[in-house]
Amino acid sequence: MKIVKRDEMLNIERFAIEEIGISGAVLMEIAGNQVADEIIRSYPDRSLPITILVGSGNNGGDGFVIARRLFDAGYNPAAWLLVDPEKLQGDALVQYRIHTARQLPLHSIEEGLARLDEDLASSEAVIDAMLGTGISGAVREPFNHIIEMVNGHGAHVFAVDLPSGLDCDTGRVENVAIRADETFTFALPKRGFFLQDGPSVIGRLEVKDISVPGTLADRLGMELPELITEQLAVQALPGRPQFGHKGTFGHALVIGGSKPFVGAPLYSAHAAYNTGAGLVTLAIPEEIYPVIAGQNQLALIRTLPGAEGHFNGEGVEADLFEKVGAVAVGPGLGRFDAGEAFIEEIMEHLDDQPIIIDADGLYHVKDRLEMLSRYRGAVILTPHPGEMATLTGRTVADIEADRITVAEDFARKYQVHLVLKGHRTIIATPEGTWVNPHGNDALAKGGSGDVLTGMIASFLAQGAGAAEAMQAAVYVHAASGERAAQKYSHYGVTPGNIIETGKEMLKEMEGKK
Ligand SMILES: NC(=O)C1=CN([C@@H]2O[C@H](COP(=O)(O)OP(=O)(O)OC[C@H]3O[C@@H](n4cnc5c(N)ncnc54)[C@H](O)[C@@H]3O)[C@@H](O)[C@H]2O)[C@@H](O)CC1
Ligand SMILES: [K+]
Repeated sequence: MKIVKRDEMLNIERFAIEEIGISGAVLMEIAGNQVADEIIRSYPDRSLPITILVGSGNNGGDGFVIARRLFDAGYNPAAWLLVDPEKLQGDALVQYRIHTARQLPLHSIEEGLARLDEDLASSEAVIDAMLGTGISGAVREPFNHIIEMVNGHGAHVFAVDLPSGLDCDTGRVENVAIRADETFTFALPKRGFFLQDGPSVIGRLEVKDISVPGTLADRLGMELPELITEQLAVQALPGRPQFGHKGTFGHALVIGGSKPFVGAPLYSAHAAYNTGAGLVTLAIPEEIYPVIAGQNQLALIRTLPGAEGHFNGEGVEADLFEKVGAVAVGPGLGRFDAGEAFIEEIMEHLDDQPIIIDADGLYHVKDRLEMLSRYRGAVILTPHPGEMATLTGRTVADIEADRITVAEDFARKYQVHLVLKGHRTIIATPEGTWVNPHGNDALAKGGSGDVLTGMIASFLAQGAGAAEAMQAAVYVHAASGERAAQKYSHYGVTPGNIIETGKEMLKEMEGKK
C-alpha cells in the first residue's frame, strides 16, 4: 500500500473525480459510511452517548454523513457544527443541507464551549471530523480548546481521515492534536502518520476503501513510498526448496565483536541461523575467542588477529569469503585505528556479494562513502538516527524531521540500500522506499539491531534480493517485538526473545507463502 502527501492525495482524488467521473459528494458519502459502519460494529448498543465534532471543510462534510448514518441506524449522537454554517462550501455544504433537510438534530457552537464540554464529558465515543488533510499552520480557536477538551476526557476517540491538528505531510503537531484511539483514513495512508508526532497520535490505523484505489497513483505515474505489510514481507521472504541442502540456503559471514561487545556478533549469528541461513561463520578478534566459543553452538568461528580487544586490521584473506553469500560487518566491532582500512580490505576481497554495514562499521565508512558507491554488489547500511547523523553530517533533529526524504536522498546519492532505524523504520533503496508501521519500544535495546542485521544477512544468503531481504527482516524483527511484548511485557523483551518470537512469525508467514 502506497503512502501519500496531501498534494498527492488531492491529485489522486481529482483524477477520480474529473477523469473517472465519481463525484466528490459520492466519495464523501462512501467515506462517511465506512466510518459509521465501524462505529456500529464497535458499539452495537444504540443508547451509547456519542459526540460528533464537525469542522468547516470536507472533513466536516464526512462528519455530517457519519452523523446522518448513525441517526438512521438508531443512535442519537450529539452532532456539533463548530463553525458558522455560512462558511460551509462545496460538498460539506451539500451534506449540511441534507442534514438540515432531514431535520436531524444539530448543535451550534453558539451554544458555547461549556455546553459542548458537558456532551464530551458524558460521551463514550467522540468522532473527530474537525480537520483533515486541509489543515494549515497551528490549530486556531475554537478548535484548539475543543481538542484539549476531547483529550482531557476519557472517551474513545475515532479520528476521521486524520487526527485534527496533525500535519498530513510532516507528522508535526504544531500546537495541539487529537489523541485518537483509532484513525480511519481514506484511500491511502498519509505520510505524516509515520513521521515525528504522527505515530503517537493516530492510535490504531485502518485504511478505508472509498473507491479511490491506490492503482490510480500508478496510472498517474506517481512514485510513492510503500507500507511494509505482512503480505509484502511474505512475498519478500526467500523460498525454501523442499530438497535443499545447507549449501542451498547460503552461507552468511558475520564480522564483528570486540572485548567490550561480545554479545553483538553472537546475536547476529544466532538470528541468521534461526531465520534459515544454511551456514553462519562468525569472524571475531582472537582475544575474545574463549568467551564466544563458550556461548555459541551454532556458528563456525574464525579468529582474526587483534590488538587491545579489537581487530588489528590484519588477517583479511580470500579464504574467509569462500562460498559466502552475504557479509555483515559491524556488530560489536567497536572503533579502532585500522577500522577504515579493514572494511576497505573486506570489500576488495568480495566479488559482488551483498554486504551489510552496521554499528561501528558505519563509523568506519563515514569518510569513504564513494567506496560504497563503487562497489559492484548491494551495500546495505543500517544506521539508527545518531549513526545517520554521523554519516550525513546533519543533526539527529534534522534527520527525524523528515526521515523519509533524508533516507531517500542518501540512498540515491550514494547508490546504497539504507535501513534507517527508529520509530517507524524507513527502507530506502535507489529503486524505491518502504515504511515499516510495526515495532515498539521493546525493540529499543542493545542487541536488537544486531538481531536485525543477522536476519537481513540470513535472507540475503538464502537468495533474496537486497530490498526483499531488508523488507522481510524489518517486518519479522518489528512484528516479533510486538508479539514478544505481549508475552514478556514491553519492559522484559530481550534480543533473544526477538529471535525466538521471530520463529513464530516465520511459521505464520511460511504458511501464507
Ligand atoms: N477531496 C475529496 O474528494 C475527499 C475528501 N474527503 C475529506 O476531506 C478532507 C479534506 O478536506 P478539506 O480540503 O476541505 O480540508 P479540511 O476539512 O481538512 O480542513 C479545511 C478547513 O479547515 C480550516 N482550517 C485550516 N487550517 C486550520 C487551522 N490551523 N485551524 C483551524 N481551522 C483550519 C480551513 O479554513 C477549512 O475550512 C479529508 O481529510 C477527508 O476527510 C473525504 O470526504 C473523501 C473525499
Ligand atoms: K479529523
